[in-house]
Amino acid sequence: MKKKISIIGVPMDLGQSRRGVDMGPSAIRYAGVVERLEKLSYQIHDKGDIEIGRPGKDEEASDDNLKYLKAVVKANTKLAEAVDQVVSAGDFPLILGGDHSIAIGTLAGVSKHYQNLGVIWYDAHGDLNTSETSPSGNIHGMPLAVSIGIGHADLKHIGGYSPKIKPENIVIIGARSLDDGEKILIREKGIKVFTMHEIDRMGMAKVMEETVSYLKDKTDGVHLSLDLDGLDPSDAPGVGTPVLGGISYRESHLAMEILAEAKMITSAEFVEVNPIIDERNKTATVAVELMGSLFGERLL
Ligand SMILES: NC(=[NH2+])NCCC[C@H](N)C(=O)O
Ligand SMILES: [Mn+2]
Ligand SMILES: [Mn+2]
Repeated sequence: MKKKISIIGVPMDLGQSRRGVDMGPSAIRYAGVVERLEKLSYQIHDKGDIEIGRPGKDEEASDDNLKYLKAVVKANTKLAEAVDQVVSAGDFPLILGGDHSIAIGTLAGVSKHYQNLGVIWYDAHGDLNTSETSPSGNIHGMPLAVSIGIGHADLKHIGGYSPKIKPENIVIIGARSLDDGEKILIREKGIKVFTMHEIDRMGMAKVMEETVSYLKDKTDGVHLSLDLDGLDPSDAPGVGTPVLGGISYRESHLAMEILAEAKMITSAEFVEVNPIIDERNKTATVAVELMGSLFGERLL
């Protein structure tokens, strides 16, 4: 991994229905992300937050079952540019969310720098919905579909190109809540998924080893998109769409440590931290601890 990390906050919560994840970047900074990574002898450049602003009246409309479409497109367009600059400068982009719709902008900014970007989607959900399959109209349930070129044109063309990612370069880890349309897409596109069933059965070590060997030869960079709701709600209560039976705190550390050993991750984002429903900033603190492991922290 590179020795220089640029942090970008995305204080946006319009991709989902519960207010509060817009405060995620503050909570994660407050939990000490900069200090934690500096201790690991990285040079940290906190570039501050993308400006989001309040959504205008016209941006609230969700004609196409796409809530706040215009506002989400606007924010992600800015994010894509900022991330693009970070990668061009040779720094490691670390994005703090914000709801998971911001992965659209992150991937738009990162993927143009790679021939074959891999994506590890650590999440209770597939985020593979479209406006037709989404039960909620929330765009945070759609970013992975958008990134493989499926979804509303305004979302797909953020960054000026589509698709960003090949389905065979994706690994979803921790899935336990998939909508019918998402299941169809996973089968149709042959997306690799380790559900909680596989994690329980094989153990996290094996799941991560298989993930690493699956992506190693065919990718020239790998983005980690970590939705805190991938973890069990008892370890990460401050998320808007919690699902019981998730990945434990310890398994998550192990996963990050195996990724650190593999020296494979070239960009990362930590999303869906909602301080309003959190318990004394627990979820943001877990996020920072996992970043520690991802960037090479060890006890001895
Ligand atoms: N990034 C997330 N937390 N996504 C949750 C998505 C939930 C549900 N599948 C939906 O489309 O509304
Ligand atoms: Mn999720
Ligand atoms: Mn998600």
